Amino acid sequence: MGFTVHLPTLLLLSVAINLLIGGLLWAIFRLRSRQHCFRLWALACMTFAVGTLFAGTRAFIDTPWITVFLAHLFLGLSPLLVLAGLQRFSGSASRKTRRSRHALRLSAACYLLILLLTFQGDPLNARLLTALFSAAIFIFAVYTLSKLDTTPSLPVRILKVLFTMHGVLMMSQALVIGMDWLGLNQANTGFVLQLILVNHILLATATTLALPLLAFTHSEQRLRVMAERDGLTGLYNRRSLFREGIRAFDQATQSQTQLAVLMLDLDHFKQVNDRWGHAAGDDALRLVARTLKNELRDDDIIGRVGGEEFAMVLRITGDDDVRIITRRLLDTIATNGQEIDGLPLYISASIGGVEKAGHHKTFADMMIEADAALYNAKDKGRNRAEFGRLTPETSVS
Ligand SMILES: Nc1nc2c(ncn2[C@@H]2O[C@H](COP(=O)(O)OP(=O)(O)OP(=O)(O)O)[C@@H](O)[C@H]2O)c(=O)[nH]1
Repeated sequence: MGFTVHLPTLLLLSVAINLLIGGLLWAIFRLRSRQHCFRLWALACMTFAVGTLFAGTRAFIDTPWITVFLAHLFLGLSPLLVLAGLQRFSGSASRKTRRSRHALRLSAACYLLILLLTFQGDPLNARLLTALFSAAIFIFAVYTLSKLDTTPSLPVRILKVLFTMHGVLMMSQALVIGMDWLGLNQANTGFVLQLILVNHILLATATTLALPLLAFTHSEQRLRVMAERDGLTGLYNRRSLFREGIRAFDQATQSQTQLAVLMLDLDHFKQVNDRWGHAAGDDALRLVARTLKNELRDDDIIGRVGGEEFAMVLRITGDDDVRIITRRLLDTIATNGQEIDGLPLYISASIGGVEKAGHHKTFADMMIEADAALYNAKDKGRNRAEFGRLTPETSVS
C-alpha cells in the first residue's frame, strides 16, 4: 500500500492554513497594544504562503525569477521572521543579542546572494540552500528560547521540541537533495521530499499555534504577579496575604497545629521620608522586606499590607517561640536599618502579635487582635512587641 500526496491540494491547503493563522496573529497584534512579535509572526505565515504560491506556479509558468528566486526568497524569509519575533518577544537588547542579530543579518545577506547566483540553474540548488538556511534558523531559535527567562516553562519546552524537529527535518531535506545531487540516491527522491513537505507543513502550523501560547501564558503570569504582589517589595499584597492567611488558618484548625500572626509597623517613618526623601524611604521598605524574608521560613506568609505596615503569618512548630522570633526581627531591623545606602536612617519597628487560640473563629479575628497589640506597642514607646490580649506578661521590649 503506497503513500501518495496530491501536491497541488497539499500546497493550497498549506497556503490557506498559513493565511488563516497569519490573519489571526495579525488580529492579535492589533488587539494586544501592537505587541510587535505578533506582527512578525503574522508576516512569517504570510510570506510562507506567498512563497508556497510562487513555488506552485512552476506547474504553469517557466519563469525562474518567480518560481525559484521569489519563491525561495519568501520561503527563507519566513523562519527568519519567526526568529525575529522571538527576539522581539524576549525584548533584551544586551550586547550578546545585538551581536547575534548582526550574525543573523549577515547570514540572511549570504543566503540572498547565493540564491541570486544559483537560482537560474537546477531548482534543487535553491531547495538545498533554503533547507540549510531554515535548519540554521531553527537551531538558532532553539538557542534563543534557551536564553528566555519566562514562566511557565511548558510553552518554551514545546517550542524547543518543535524547532528541533523542524531543524532536523530541514537537515534531512538538505541531505536527501545533496545525495540526489551527487547521484547517490537509489530511492524515489520525489516521494521522500513530499513526505518531508507534509511534515514541514504540520510542524510550521504547530509552531505558529504554539507561539501565541508562549506570549499569552507569559503575560498571564506577569499579570498574576502584578495582582498578587506588592510592586515595591515583591511581598504579598494585602489581598493575597488575607487569602493565604485564611488558607493557613483553616489548615491549622484542621490539623490542630499552631499559628501566629505578627503585624509590623515602622516607627516614625514619616520623619524618614520628610528628612531623607521618598526614595530613601522606599529603600528602607525594601530592606525591611528583605530582612523579613531572610529571617523567616520559606513557608511563612509575609505581606506588605499598608504603606509602612507588614503582616506575617507563621506556622509554629513545637520548638518555636514566637516571642524570641519577634525579638530577633526587631533587633535585625534596628541593626540593618541604622544605615541604608550610606544614610543614617536608624529604622526601627513595632510589632503586634497573636497566637491562634480557641476564641479566634476566623483569620480576621487574629488580624484584628494583632492590630490592637501593635497599637499597644506604639503606645508603650515603639521598637518593641506586644502580644494578644492585654495582660502584664504580653510585652517584649
Ligand atoms: N517612601 C515611602 N513612604 C511611604 C510609602 N507608603 C507610605 N509611606 C509613608 O509612611 C509614612 C507613615 O506615616 P505615619 O502613618 O504618620 O506613621 P509613622 O510616621 O511611621 O509614625 P508611627 O507609625 O506612629 O511610628 C507616611 O509619611 C507615608 O507617606 C511608600 O511606599 N514609600
